[in-house]
Amino acid sequence: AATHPLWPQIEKLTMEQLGYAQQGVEGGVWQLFAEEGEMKMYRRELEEDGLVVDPLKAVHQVRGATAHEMVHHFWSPDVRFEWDTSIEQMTVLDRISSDTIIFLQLHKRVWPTAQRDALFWSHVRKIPSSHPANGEAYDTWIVCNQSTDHPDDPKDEKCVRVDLTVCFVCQTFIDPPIQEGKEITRDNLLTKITYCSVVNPGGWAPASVLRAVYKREYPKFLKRFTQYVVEKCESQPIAF
Ligand SMILES: O=S(=O)(CCO)c1ccc(-c2ccc(C3CCCC3)c([C@@H]3C[C@@H]3c3ccccn3)c2)cc1
Repeated sequence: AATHPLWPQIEKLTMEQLGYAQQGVEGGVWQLFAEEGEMKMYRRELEEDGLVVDPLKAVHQVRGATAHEMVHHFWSPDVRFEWDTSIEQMTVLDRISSDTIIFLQLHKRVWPTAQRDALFWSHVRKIPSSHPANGEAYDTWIVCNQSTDHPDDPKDEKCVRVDLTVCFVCQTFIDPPIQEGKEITRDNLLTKITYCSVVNPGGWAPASVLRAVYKREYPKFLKRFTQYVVEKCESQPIAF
């Protein structure tokens, strides 16, 4: 895949998005708009050509699954319909490597807006932890989704194409720190999650409607996804 024409963009954007996700939410730039338990959702109000493209940053922490398990289920096409209730159809247009897939997704219509679809590459990667694994902090994992073109794009005029950049970054901590010779159980797995997204709706939609949709859909989306992974993995051996 390192020879694929998209590879330089994939490499660059993935590392940029990792940096962006790891920036804090201090400084008054981010506005907290939803909070449920450990999950905090922030947005910045931003419009481009009169379209709401509010960047979103969500931070969450979940016990019971690893960063690898979270990120794998976020990336995998095989389980997407099990957790993502926002999509009606999903096609894998291309598998450009074992860790990079090109998706075409038809999203459920959000009344009164026109139906949307998204065509994006999705890349999953492990970022080895800089300091040697001190038995507490494990590797960081990231999925980066970025809108792209593809020759097999059906270009269905009935649909409005959204432009999206999404990253899903996870890191697992063993809590409390493991004692020598003691077994790690799923209850010791504390995974910190940062989800960032910028979705340009691609065509006109009333700002008030979009902001209401974002406020309703994103908290539901992230909560449902993380609960799905914890439940799916609870009886499985831990995959670090
Ligand atoms: O994280 S992902 O990569 C997971 C792969 O599926 C992803 C998440 C969300 C979207 C998405 C696509 C369209 C729309 C809108 C735009 C105008 C009308 C529909 C929205 C709005 C933000 C709201 C939304 C948020 C979450 C879930 C569903 N709806 C979101 C796309 C990809």
